[in-house]
Amino acid sequence: MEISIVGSGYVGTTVAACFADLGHTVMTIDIDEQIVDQLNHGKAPIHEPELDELINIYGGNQLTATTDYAAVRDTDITFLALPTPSNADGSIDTSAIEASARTLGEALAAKDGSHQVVVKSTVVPGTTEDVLYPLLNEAADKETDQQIDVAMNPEFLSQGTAVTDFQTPDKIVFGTQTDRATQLLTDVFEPLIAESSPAVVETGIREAEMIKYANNAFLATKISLINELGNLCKEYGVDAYEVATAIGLDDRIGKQFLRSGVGWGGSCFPKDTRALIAAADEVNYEPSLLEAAVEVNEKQPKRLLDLLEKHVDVSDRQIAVLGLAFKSGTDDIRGSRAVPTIEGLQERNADIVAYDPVAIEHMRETFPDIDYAESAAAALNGAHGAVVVTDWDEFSALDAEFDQMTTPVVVDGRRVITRQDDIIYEGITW
Ligand SMILES: NC(=O)C1=CN([C@@H]2O[C@H](COP(=O)(O)OP(=O)(O)OC[C@H]3O[C@@H](n4cnc5c(N)ncnc54)[C@H](O)[C@@H]3O)[C@@H](O)[C@H]2O)C=CC1
Ligand SMILES: O=C(O)[C@H]1O[C@H](OP(=O)(O)OP(=O)(O)OC[C@H]2O[C@@H](n3ccc(=O)[nH]c3=O)[C@H](O)[C@@H]2O)[C@H](O)[C@@H](O)[C@@H]1O
Repeated sequence: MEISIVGSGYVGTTVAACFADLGHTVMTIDIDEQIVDQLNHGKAPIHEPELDELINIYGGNQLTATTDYAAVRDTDITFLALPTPSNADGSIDTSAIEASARTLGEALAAKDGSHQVVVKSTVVPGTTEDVLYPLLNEAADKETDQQIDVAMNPEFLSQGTAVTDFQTPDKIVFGTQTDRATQLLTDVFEPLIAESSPAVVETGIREAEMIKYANNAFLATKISLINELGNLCKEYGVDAYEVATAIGLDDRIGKQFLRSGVGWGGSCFPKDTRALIAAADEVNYEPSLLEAAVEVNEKQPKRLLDLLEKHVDVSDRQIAVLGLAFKSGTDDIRGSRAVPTIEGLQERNADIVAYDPVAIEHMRETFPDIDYAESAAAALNGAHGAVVVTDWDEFSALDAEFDQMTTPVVVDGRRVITRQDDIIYEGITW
């Protein structure tokens, strides 16, 4: 099939590469010329395992990129993978996706025949039907028999494992209002469904929009609950990871997302929980549990620093921050727990030396005035304390490097440090 995808960020690029790999011809559209250029030269614009290889194979041939929306006219279906960031009050800022819907509609006005537009961005219930559909339709100004169909197909991939997640999903959700839209989406995903047999959920558009938020809200709340239980475990001298392993054996609880630590970050959990809270406010519902999940999450970095200060006065002392990405496997720092951790250290007047294998350049834009080291060893050298914020595998191999610290105080926010003799070691929940 001929598919177009608007927005070539984490979702758009991954989906484009995977659709090409399924045998489709894919055209991506982005306003960023550098991204377009990179894709056409077979280079992935983001750091994501396995993506480089796919873009290298398909970029510039089966997958092409442009800044010109007119390209959608040569395709059967257009996916919108545009950002939906937070407004100051937590609600979603739909300006990018609205602007895109308008331009897309104008481009489709000159297309002969109907077209399918699928929202992949995370949007609150009602956005696709009540906001985007009217914009598209008005701009396209179509005859009734050449209508634009809208659908919603939320994305559940995680950064760091985006390609594998997309290729082997637990479920695919088709939120549609016509059989024609359901059929077209089925045709797009047919090779993937045949290959990895995910559950296919056929539902309404609002339900699909809500399923995405419910999924993320549930996972974020699950982590906050294990963090709260973990904090309590530590007070009792109990290892929260042993407890988590045991409760995870109960199928009703499940093994995943029980890693307690410094909390959840990323481009979506913080944004989506805030959006759901703001949406609840709109309908005068008080989402107490979601608010508590956010509150627990916000407290974890402070807890990390309190544990550090139990052992070392950080003022004017070198403190190593190990890990800046919001999780391992990505260079994305959006919502990273490293941000409040560094802010807290700055408030305490610490001399910060930060290290991350791939995310330093991004963090430098947020904190240009702290020091960055070229290795974990260099960050630890001479440090009076270290905090571990990201679960990079390479941190678990650290050993003799701790001997170079002035005082070997290590507060582990991710349970990745293995050596615990001759260092003063604190786990955040163990
Ligand atoms: N990052 C993730 O892991 C996941 C994100 N989502 C959702 O998917 C959506 C997209 O997220 P990301 O890919 O992370 O965003 P992103 O910020 O990485 O990429 C968005 C892209 O859209 C482009 N863009 C902005 N305005 C445009 C316009 N008017 N026309 C064409 N291109 C435009 C930007 O240049 C950028 O390349 C969001 O709603 C997000 O919540 C859903 C699941 C996973
Ligand atoms: O909507 C989205 O953008 C995506 O958000 C998350 O994916 P992602 O943010 O990429 O990464 P996760 O693996 O979910 O991790 C999120 C945060 O939770 C933390 N986490 C995760 C798991 C855990 O047990 N403990 C824990 O603290 C991670 O360190 C990270 O900071 C969801 O897992 C995806 O399904 C969803 O598509």
